[in-house]
Amino acid sequence: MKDLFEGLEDDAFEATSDNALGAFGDALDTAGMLLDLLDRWVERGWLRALDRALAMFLHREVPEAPPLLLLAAALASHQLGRGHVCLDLGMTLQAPDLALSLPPEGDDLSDPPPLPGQVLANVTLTDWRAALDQPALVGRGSGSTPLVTSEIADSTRLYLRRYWQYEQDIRQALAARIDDTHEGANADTPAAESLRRALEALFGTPDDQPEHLDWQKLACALAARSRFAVITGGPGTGKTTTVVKLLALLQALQLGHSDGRALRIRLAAPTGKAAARLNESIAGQVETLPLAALVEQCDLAQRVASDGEARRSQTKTRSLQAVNEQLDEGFNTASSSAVALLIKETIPTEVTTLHRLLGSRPDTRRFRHHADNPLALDVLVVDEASMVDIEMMASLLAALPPRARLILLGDKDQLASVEAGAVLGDLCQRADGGHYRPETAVWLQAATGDTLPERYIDTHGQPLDQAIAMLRVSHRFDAASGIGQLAQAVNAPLGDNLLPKDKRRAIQRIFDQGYADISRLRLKDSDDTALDRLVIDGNPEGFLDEGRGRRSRDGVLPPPTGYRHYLGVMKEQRPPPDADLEHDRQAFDDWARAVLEAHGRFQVLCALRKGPWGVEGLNRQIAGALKRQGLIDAEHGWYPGRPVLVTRNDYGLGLMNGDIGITLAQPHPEHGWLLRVAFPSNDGSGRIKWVLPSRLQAVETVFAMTVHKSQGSEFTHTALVLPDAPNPILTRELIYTGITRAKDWFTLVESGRGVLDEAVLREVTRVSGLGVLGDS
Ligand SMILES: Nc1ncnc2c1ncn2[C@@H]1O[C@H](COP(=O)(O)OP(=O)(O)OP(=O)(O)O)[C@@H](O)[C@H]1O
Repeated sequence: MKDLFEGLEDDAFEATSDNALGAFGDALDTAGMLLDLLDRWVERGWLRALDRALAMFLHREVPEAPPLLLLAAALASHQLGRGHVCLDLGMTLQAPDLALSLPPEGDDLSDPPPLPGQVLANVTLTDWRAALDQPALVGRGSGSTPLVTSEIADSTRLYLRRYWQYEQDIRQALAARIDDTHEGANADTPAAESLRRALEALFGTPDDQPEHLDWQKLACALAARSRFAVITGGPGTGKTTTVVKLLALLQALQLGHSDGRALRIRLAAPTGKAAARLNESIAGQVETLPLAALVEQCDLAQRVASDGEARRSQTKTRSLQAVNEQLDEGFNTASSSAVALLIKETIPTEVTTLHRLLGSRPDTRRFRHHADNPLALDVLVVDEASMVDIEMMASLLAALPPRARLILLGDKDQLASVEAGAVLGDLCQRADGGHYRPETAVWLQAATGDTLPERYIDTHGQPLDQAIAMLRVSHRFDAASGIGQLAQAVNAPLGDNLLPKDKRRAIQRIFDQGYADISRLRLKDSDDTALDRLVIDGNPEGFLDEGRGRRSRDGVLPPPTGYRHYLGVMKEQRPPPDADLEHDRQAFDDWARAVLEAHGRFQVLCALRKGPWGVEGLNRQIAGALKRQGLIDAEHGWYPGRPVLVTRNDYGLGLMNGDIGITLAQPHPEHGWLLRVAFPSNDGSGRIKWVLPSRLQAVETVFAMTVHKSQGSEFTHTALVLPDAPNPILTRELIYTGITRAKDWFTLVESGRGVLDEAVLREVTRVSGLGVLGDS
């Protein structure tokens, strides 16, 4: 039987029940009654039509398949839409109602159909396992059944085959990369001695900082040792700084080899916005690399000069060849600075999206690059890897040449992708504890001169643990930063050492301490105008002393703002009325850049889409408040100052899901004014793309955006608005992600009591088999 999910989307809505009775007193009696119940769930928005269509499809294929199997299949399919790659039957029996999308926002609860808890009340795990014993539909491994089960200690996981296959492919691809390192047999692993000298050049000698373990240096060493590495850490822990040094290190070691063709390095991120951010920071970091010291420590000038000719002939790609040609002089005279320049030039500062890297094609999930047409690269760095879903990760690994290195960067505690799978989170489940094997610790000592404390060493460490490095010190948020303290307190996992009441108190204490960069706004009711004041002016009075004692990354801490700021820039910096885009392009681009930059200074985030506290309600409320102030004229759909978010990749226009643009009015000889939307080009060039509103197929107003959509972005001042009642969507990860979008200022807006308290205690558990990867 083929991969059935492919065609289901199309006929999901046409699938009808073959039993029209509608009486589902005991929904598990017959397939017809079960399908009727699924219909009711779909009507309520508790289940997707697609999930119900899968159950129908299986029923048609094998009419005798028991209703319990059909129910399991529909629920497994439903989990995919909620980010889980499979259905854990044991967990579902413990809390059956969590398997549906409850509570639906804005649903009226009159005449509710039975919930999974009622339907499954008398079902045991043994019953459910027995119902899945249908070899035509459910397999236990490779084969062609549409469903696959995987047995774990005390439960069973049910997968749709395609997702089971993704997980298998990822496990195998990563294990193959990790195994070499684990056995110490990887030909790519540099000798500890050469590594040590290079690391000293990049980080200084160990004696420089005897009191601190330099996790960034350890991360470089671990990543240099393996063809697969993860560098995880919270905001500002130096992931970018570390990876830039790592790339210089790898390039230097490569150039020191006798066949030292320069490495072909590529940088990528899941969204255009994330790519643009990395673009911005990486270029600056490359400039600060201590390359002269690196070249000297590795004796590179000598070695590169001795076989410059051979190296040039082996250089494959055009751009590298151009670099080498430019450096003819350098090779011949063995100039250190020429070799340093070579290293610098071969670290790319251009970051692409994963879709572009893999070559996405319209109307198909398949990419241009795959196992038979692999990517032409030696090292791939993927930033914001927490946003990479299981399907994308499987595609990426398939397209990666076997000898290429893959380095994932990201914050393991952030929300996972909206799509199924939480690959980075799964891989990093044990990152806090280190779990480095004694032989890894010995190697690290030789390569870095640093001694790992006992608590990070584990004789039972898994191969995967050896490839993961966690950065533990934030260089952006120190002890004086409320944002850093709050993020840490929210992120702290519950356990024996942290009870729920202690966690709640710790968070309260942080607000009570009066940090200069965080504020809390408690709204009395939905008519409270404090929210309007916040979104217009940024609520400066809510903060102490405008950031006393703190400085931003750029040196000067700007005051917190609201949306008045960018709308003011839009009016004040507009080119004169007689300017036109064709002749004064530069002036218009400068204006758009200034408006976009000012817009990035403030952003309202929220958790939900619907309801007064969701994106839709808040967008309406904020637009209303700005209109009352005369800041916008929102009579029509499009108006100057309307900020929009792209919600679907548009390759024709070169716009990516997550890109933000601002609508601006340009003088026009015939119409007087013409609206165009200005988008940053996201390629590091600083160019502006001007797009007619009519050409934008999938955009929405973005005075408020969901925390999910904000991933990979940062805003100088971020306001997180919580709804007035608890909701399962609100989790520790969501609140943490919302807080860490703030660069300098953070405001928490609460419209109801106790919502934050409940949210920070709810942790996402995404079920998958990747966490034990490489366990031998
Ligand atoms: N070892 C260090 N010592 C001092 N400053 C550092 C160190 N490492 C990084 N920084 C500084 O801290 C800031 C954050 O670093 P970086 O951007 O590399 O972190 P990141 O983890 O990539 O951040 P993000 O959360 O944006 O992904 C930068 O200004 C950087 O220069």
